[in-house]
Amino acid sequence: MPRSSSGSDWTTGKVLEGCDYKRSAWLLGRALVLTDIVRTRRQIVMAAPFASKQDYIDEFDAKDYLQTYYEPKDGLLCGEWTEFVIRNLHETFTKGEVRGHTLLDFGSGPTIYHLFSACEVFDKIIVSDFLEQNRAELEKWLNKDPDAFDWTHIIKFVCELEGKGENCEKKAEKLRSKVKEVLKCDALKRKPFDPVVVPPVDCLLSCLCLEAPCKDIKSFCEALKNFKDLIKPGGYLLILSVMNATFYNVGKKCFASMTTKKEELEMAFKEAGYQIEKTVYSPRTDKSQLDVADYEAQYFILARKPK
Ligand SMILES: C[S@@+](CC[C@H](N)C(=O)[O-])C[C@H]1O[C@@H](n2cnc3c(N)ncnc32)[C@H](O)[C@@H]1O
Repeated sequence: MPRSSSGSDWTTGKVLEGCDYKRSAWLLGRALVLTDIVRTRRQIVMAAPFASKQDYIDEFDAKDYLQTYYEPKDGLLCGEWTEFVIRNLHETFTKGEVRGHTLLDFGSGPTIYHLFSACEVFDKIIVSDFLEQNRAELEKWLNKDPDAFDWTHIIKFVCELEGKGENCEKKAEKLRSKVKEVLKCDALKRKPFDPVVVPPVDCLLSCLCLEAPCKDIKSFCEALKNFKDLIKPGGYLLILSVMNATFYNVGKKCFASMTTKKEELEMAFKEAGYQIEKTVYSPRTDKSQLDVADYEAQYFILARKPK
């Protein structure tokens, strides 16, 4: 006699029927194996030295990064993370006072997904990254190189959110026309753009960057202090990133990530001399690729440099 349906799938809450039990058991088994893999990897990463600048230069592959994290179908950050960033920035730039002449994006990597709302309210955008291979990817997108990453899925999402019926090509052109410089930056330097002098900007934005070079909260706080000379008095600092991460993979390379908690993050902003204007924290609900990157939550912090 077939088993009657009762009970629910712990992953979805759906009522189970017949062979759904097999699938549920398989999912449970897979989750347990994944938890073990993640636990082991966390232990290895935490015992290993933090990734150095040279590790980044030698082993961070821009194409692997884009494919692993931003491919429309299965990119790990494509979905929950990109929505979190785009929605929060859309709200910040459309409803708030955060606007002005120049926005400086610090540690852009090979990406521009977070700049489509900003290009509506700033005249000039500067993008930057520590790595030449990432800056080369940025240049490709700006120059419409056929080998550039295709961000259409992101642009569509932003245009729908803005609801003005703008088409993707026009939106992409708008951002291209606002990006005036692609600079090299180093978060661990007292003057992160040295020898280039960047006049203080209205807003400094940084997504998923500082947890890569900063090995602990002390170093993170130092980087925030160094940003202060880059921001006008009364200007804004916007940091969006992930919490409680220990690693993220790029291709076969596993990079360590600074592990942070909400309380110490906010303390670091205050200690660096900023006023916190708004915070948003959101837990990671999509746990499908924990073995690729193990962060547990996302954060958005809008702070202001005192006048
Ligand atoms: C996880 S990626 C984030 C890239 C991108 N902002 C994003 O949102 O996907 C980390 C970035 O930190 C950059 N990075 C590594 N060391 C750095 C340093 N010393 N100063 C500034 N950026 C650094 C890497 O080049 C890389 O682009």
